[in-house]
Amino acid sequence: MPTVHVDLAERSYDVVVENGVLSQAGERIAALRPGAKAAVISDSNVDQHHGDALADSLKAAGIEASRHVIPAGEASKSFEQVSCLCSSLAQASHDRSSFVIALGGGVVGDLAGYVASIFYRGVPFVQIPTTIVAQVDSSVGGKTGINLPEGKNLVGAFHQPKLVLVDPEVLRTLPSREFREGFAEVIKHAAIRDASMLGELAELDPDSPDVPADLIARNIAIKARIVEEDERETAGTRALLNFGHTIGHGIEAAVPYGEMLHGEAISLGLRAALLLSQKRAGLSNEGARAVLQLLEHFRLPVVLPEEIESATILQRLSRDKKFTAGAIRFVLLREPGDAYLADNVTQEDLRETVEQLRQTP
Ligand SMILES: NC(=O)c1ccc[n+]([C@@H]2O[C@H](COP(=O)([O-])OP(=O)(O)OC[C@H]3O[C@@H](n4cnc5c(N)ncnc54)[C@H](O)[C@@H]3O)[C@@H](O)[C@H]2O)c1
Ligand SMILES: O=C(O)C(=O)C[C@@H](O)[C@H](O)[C@H](O)COP(=O)(O)O
Ligand SMILES: [Zn+2]
Repeated sequence: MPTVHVDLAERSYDVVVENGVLSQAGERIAALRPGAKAAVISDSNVDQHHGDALADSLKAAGIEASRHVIPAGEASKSFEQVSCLCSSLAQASHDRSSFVIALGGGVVGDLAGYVASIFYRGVPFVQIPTTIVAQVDSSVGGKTGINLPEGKNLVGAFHQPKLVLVDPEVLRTLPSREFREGFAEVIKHAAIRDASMLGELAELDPDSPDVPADLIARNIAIKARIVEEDERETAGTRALLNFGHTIGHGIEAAVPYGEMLHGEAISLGLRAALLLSQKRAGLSNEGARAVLQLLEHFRLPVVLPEEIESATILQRLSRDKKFTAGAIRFVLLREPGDAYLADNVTQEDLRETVEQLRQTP
């Protein structure tokens, strides 16, 4: 079964993709640092389904672990939860060699990763992602953080994990909506770097949780190669992973956090980015349709709900971290598989595109 290695000099790590690897977590973590303790951070849903399996594996490997459960949902990516978790870790008598283990979706991973980056000025961190979003995207690359009412992910840190354990079998307990939302990020990776994968994705059954481990690993590898090129998003390459996120994040933050799942907002953001790519990057109708049809195949939203106000979306997206000195930098597609960072998108384009999103394709 495949392992994706992320080569970042002294911050390098493996992403092990293997059915059943959750039950090997204890021995694999013990091998990283014998004798270290662990703090498992999970949410109220994931803890119920998979918390005991992880606890058993850690115990069998002799790892003394504490268990910390946050409320499920996007609203938990908050300063309040950071504060609760730091206190709870301190009360559990952890030291600087203790591992923080994130067992959950992207919310748990981003929050636990941020806590790991600041607790005792930084402790080692392991990701065990349990959603598609988390398996192919958020567990890899070291972006951690929380939201503000003003916008998504506005506070955070880069903190790479020491190990990522991806067990496709844990996806079986996901409800349908939470399972399908993750394909927005899978499609994003294929759209920016591997057009041939779009065809493979169209063959998947959106209602079958049996996603081939090999496909997950190859999708992760797309992200891993980009992160290796530009770990801290300073050279422009990593910004490509933000395809669909400028307007997508604007929409996600325009409603109360959690009302729209991240993948759902990104699906809308991807349609917006396709429209802008047709207008400003010469993307063909066929190219745009190939990506759009995949979003529809996974029953992801592609029409902006009437009740979400354009002004709020535009205000939230104005805090996009890709914008510098007031200039709009936007990820566009010349053709599927060929993304670039453009500087010819205008405020008026953004306004028009948000309105176009209200029409059915
Ligand atoms: N750091 C990054 O690079 C990065 C990349 C992509 C997304 N993200 C962030 O990730 C977050 C979204 O992550 P998400 O979509 O995984 O949402 P999530 O973590 O909220 O999970 C979605 C829902 O599924 C439940 N769940 C998770 N795994 C389950 C399982 N195996 N069985 C049953 N229920 C399960 C959760 O409790 C939650 O209710 C957003 O905050 C987004 O900004 C970060
Ligand atoms: O890893 C990255 O880089 C990404 O952009 C991945 C995105 O899917 C993810 O949603 C990320 O959290 C967005 O980061 P941000 O810096 O735009 O907040
Ligand atoms: Zn994302």
